[in-house]
Amino acid sequence: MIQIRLSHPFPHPQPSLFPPPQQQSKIKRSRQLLFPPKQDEPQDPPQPVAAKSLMLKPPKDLFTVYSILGIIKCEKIRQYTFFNICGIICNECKRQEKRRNQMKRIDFERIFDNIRRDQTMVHCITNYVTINDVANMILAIGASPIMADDWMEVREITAMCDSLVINMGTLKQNTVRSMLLAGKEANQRGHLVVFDPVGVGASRFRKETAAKLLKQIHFNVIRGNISEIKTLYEGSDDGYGVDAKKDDAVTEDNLEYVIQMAKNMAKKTKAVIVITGKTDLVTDGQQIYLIDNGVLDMSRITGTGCMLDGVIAGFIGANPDQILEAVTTAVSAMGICGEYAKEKAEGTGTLKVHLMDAMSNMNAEWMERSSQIESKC
Ligand SMILES: Nc1ncnc2c1ncn2[C@@H]1O[C@H](COP(=O)(O)OP(=O)(O)OP(=O)(O)O)[C@@H](O)[C@H]1O
Ligand SMILES: Cc1ncsc1CCO
Repeated sequence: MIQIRLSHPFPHPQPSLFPPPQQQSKIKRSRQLLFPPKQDEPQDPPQPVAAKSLMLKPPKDLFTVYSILGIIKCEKIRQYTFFNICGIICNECKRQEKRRNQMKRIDFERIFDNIRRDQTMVHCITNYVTINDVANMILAIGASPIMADDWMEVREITAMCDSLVINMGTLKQNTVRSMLLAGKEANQRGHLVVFDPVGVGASRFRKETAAKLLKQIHFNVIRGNISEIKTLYEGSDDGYGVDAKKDDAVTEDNLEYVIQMAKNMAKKTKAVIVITGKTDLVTDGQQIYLIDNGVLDMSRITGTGCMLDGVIAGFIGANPDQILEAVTTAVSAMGICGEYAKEKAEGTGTLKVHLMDAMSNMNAEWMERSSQIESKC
């Protein structure tokens, strides 16, 4: 007799990366907070987080399952196993149906039409490491980039563009002045602004600049990896570079904390907060989207985050009336491009080329087919 054991679908809980609340408050007290909570400000209670969906693709034909189970000789065990599998498949079908329904709320068609109808112009004040890739990625979505960072001209450039990216990657004193001038000009004209606090935990200069920019400019979107967003929120000063620290990785155990952090930050800054990584998170403080597109290799080439800043700016510049949805679409699109590129690439060099190829062919139909977006309130 063959025994079939159905393994438990959910992984064992992992130890939390974040200390419990009492310890956290001790750590926070010793830090200078960029967004200190007001005494009387109600903090959102933690929301329950749904368990990660079981990665099981329901087979189209249950008869196939039954006939495979034919190898089990005992009728009772065969039936028992079959009904268990049916149960799992049903739950997965329900989950997939729910996901599809939730996704219907984002009108990908309209978002892509808007980008490709008008030539959206994006002004970037960005770093010299990835500037060329950012410009090409903006072209790939059908928008038009202009990279300009001298304070003598940034106000004029911003004035004629639909959106602006401020990326702190290779910060210089002169560009800080340009960032402030451009950001204020964009705010006055109602143009949309994306902020990427690259490596904000790496130096005092970066941290002070981020605080100054956040004080003087209203950003519509703030995007960073988990370490960058945590530094902005908690004011932590444990040095790290432009990549996320391994210890900060978002897991099922700390997801609730990260969601709360992002929501609080969105409310305080009135910006859509985007935290990228294995699972991307997008929130305006109320609605939250968790995006499961993308591949690990995207973090092995520099600038996928910077490229995403440009893509987000293009999407919101063309869709100012649906910023949250446009940002979510941009983030998911980037992940889908990564998945495609991973299939085609022979290494990290060609990964970048395929990433760009994919973005230039991205459309609503591909989004419908491949996006993994879960929405919560
Ligand atoms: N482990 C991962 N699995 C899947 N996708 C990932 C992973 N890490 C990063 N990504 C994807 O890579 C892109 C960039 O995210 P990341 O968090 O690496 O940005 P970043 O650190 O700001 O990048 P950079 O500074 O190099 O521009 C996003 O689209 C994200 O979804
Ligand atoms: C590697 C690097 N250093 C400063 S900016 C940058 C590109 C990724 O953010």
